[in-house]
Amino acid sequence: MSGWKIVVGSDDAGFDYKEALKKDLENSDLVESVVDAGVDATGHTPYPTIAIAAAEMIARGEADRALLVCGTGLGVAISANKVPGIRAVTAHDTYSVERSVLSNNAQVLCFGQRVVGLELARKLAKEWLTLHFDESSASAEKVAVISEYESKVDASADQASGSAC
Ligand SMILES: O=C(CO)[C@H](O)COP(=O)(O)O
Repeated sequence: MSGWKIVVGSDDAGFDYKEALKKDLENSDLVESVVDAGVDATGHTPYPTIAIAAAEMIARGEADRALLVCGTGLGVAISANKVPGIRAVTAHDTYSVERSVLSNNAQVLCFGQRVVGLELARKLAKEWLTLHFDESSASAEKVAVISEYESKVDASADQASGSAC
């Protein structure tokens, strides 16, 4: 299997961790490419802008996964989850990171720079790269319920915009 295509992103509160994690990803044999959605060292782009841009890359098939950092890891997860098809989680322990992939098929992992130690974040990100969702697992039909709901919402939005014309 070829390596992961990963997009990283943060706001200014998550910048230092994003840079450290990006280096680790770039040095990993499990990673094919890393794209940086920002911010840069002097950037003050708000976290939703960065998280949505990163999640949209996954939705368009340009990246497999995203690793996002803000102060808490919460805002980037909320924002990424607004992009249809994206399942983003904030997780700061090994079991939750594992289940985010194996139970939830989450493509986006979010950390809070003000919450978790850097070495733990680096270890969690390393473990995350080894995890793969099993489409034949019992979890798959539960994740499908989320996707079905999302499709229904999309369809009624399309219908509503059609009937408004
Ligand atoms: O943690 C954040 C959002 O969840 C962000 O880094 C800081 O947001 P703020 O507290 O609104 O400045």
